[in-house]
Amino acid sequence: MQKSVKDKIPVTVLTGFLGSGKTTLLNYILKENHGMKIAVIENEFGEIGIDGDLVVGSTEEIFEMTNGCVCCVAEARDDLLRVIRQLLERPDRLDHIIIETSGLADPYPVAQTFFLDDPIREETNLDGVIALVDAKHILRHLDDGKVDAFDNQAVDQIVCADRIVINKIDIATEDEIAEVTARVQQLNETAEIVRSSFAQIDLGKILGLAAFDRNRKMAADIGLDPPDHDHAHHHPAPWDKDASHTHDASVTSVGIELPGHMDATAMARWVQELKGQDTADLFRMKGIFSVKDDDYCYVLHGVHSEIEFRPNHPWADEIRCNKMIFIGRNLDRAALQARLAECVAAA
Ligand SMILES: Nc1nc2c(ncn2[C@@H]2O[C@H](COP(=O)(O)OP(=O)(O)OP(=O)(O)O)[C@@H](O)[C@H]2O)c(=O)[nH]1
Repeated sequence: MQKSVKDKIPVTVLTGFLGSGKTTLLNYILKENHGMKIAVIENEFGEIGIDGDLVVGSTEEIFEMTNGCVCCVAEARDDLLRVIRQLLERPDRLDHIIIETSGLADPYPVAQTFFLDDPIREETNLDGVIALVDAKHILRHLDDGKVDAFDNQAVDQIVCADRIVINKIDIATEDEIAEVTARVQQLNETAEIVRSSFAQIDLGKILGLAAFDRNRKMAADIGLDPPDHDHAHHHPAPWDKDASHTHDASVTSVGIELPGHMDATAMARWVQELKGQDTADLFRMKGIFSVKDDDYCYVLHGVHSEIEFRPNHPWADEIRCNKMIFIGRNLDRAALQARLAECVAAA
């Protein structure tokens, strides 16, 4: 007998362009006292994984997938299925699964996973696709002239969402927020929009949505159910090789790992220097660092010229390290590596 929705584990797909606040939202959800047992699956774009280190209390409930983007690499999709099947086999039942997709991913193929595969289809229910939108930076990516208009992930992410969180309202003006809201509504007329600063949202607005209509549409899209009405956008199935999309090839990543400890003053100087440069092509930077004579693990976050370098949490049992990823266009690997190496403290 088929399970009813309430007996299935709800799954939330968290999407949003690079740096929009997905990990910030995850940390907020995981810190809230909701009493739920939540597993988080992270899928990152780039050569090295950082997000797992940036999520609070990285426990066994956080699964990092760094072998490619789930939305377009078949092996990564297999990996996702494997992780979810493992989660379903556990004796202690989960209350919720959250999948954070990479900031460059189309969330649609990820969401479709939940209709395709047994036992996943039997045991889980796609609760909703939540899109985070950076109120300060999203317009430049929606209007990115270098991206094929039909394959702009920033657009896809908004189109596909059941709920949209316009985040970072603390650094955007009312006019900017109004403009972003209007653009978002043009792209997606049905999703409810909520606003937030540092992704602090009533969790009832984003978990437990059970987006039934959308689920029926998606099932119809992949031939599991007769379509009952027309819908605006048809995506290719992720396993359809001829139809598979590629990411904007001009956006690349540079991952750097360095031994030793960093010099806090040198790092602060470099951050100031970066803020003064043209950061239009520097979409995202994130890193974790060991600073000389300091017990704290430092994080560096950059979204274009909004860049911060700060202590995040005390190093516990993990091995201290310095790793950093840059995502953008025209990245000069050698120059970035050399400049960062200058910030390593003398032994
Ligand atoms: N001012 C401000 N900064 C924010 C807000 N939300 C997140 N940030 C900062 O924006 C940066 C990126 O946030 P993340 O949560 O890592 O973004 P993300 O979407 O997970 O990024 P990717 O994993 O690269 O796609 C960090 O420096 C955050 O502290 C906000 O509402 N206001």
